[in-house]
Amino acid sequence: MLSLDAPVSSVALRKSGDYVVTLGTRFAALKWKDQSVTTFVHVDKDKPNNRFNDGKVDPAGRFFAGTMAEEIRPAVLERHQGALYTLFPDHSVVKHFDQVDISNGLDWSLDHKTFFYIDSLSYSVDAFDYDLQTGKISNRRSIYKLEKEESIPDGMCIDTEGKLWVACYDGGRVIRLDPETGKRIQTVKLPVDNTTSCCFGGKDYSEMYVTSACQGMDDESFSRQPQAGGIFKITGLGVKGIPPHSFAG
Ligand SMILES: O=C(O)[C@H](O)[C@@H](O)[C@H](O)[C@H](O)CO
Ligand SMILES: [Zn+2]
Repeated sequence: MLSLDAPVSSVALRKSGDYVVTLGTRFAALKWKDQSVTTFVHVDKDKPNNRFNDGKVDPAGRFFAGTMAEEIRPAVLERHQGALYTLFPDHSVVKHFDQVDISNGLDWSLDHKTFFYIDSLSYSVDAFDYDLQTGKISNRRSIYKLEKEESIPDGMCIDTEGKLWVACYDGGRVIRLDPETGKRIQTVKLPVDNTTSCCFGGKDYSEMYVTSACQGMDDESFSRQPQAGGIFKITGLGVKGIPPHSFAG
């Protein structure tokens, strides 16, 4: 076990072995064997109430992650405090944009020409044109607006058919979206309301893992949803995920 002085909001593999993490408002290298954490870069230095949230490595080995203000309670926070960043393999950092509420799920299309992104409180899944050569994003547009019962979009991943899976916080489900048509094509409900993220794993990435939260729940709702805070495995979906990319720095 390794105890750290700030919340770890995302973890990615590193080509050289070990991991890169977002920790508080820092991008850092984590060496499990040495039990060490080394900061690459500190972001949002003028915003002491901020922290990183979700992050993922792009197909060229760059680490994307976004920030948010610390929540007063789930989904309640000072708005527009977050930003989306990239940590490049040379350990430089670029801010893509700010004014983010809750920087959340992200992934890339299978042809690497589109970047998908969720700012949770926009209740939207957005797409950008993606330049894999430079890591630049442009031409933001919404590809799906969540329906009322789907509540808040949170974590996201892509499958081998190029369809997006989005965990719905307070919606108790993951939904599968077709980014081409902007339509929802599948809903899988879970026995907890606060589903937070999803990814594929297991044999050939044929199983889906879904995380959930129990933060902010009172005794009554916890007794109704005793599995809140657990991680679920969904089998038999009939669709697979893709292996994660490793940070190239
Ligand atoms: O996991 C996250 O993305 C955030 O850290 C959480 O705070 C919740 O998911 C959020 O409240 C729902 O939008
Ligand atoms: Zn999230």
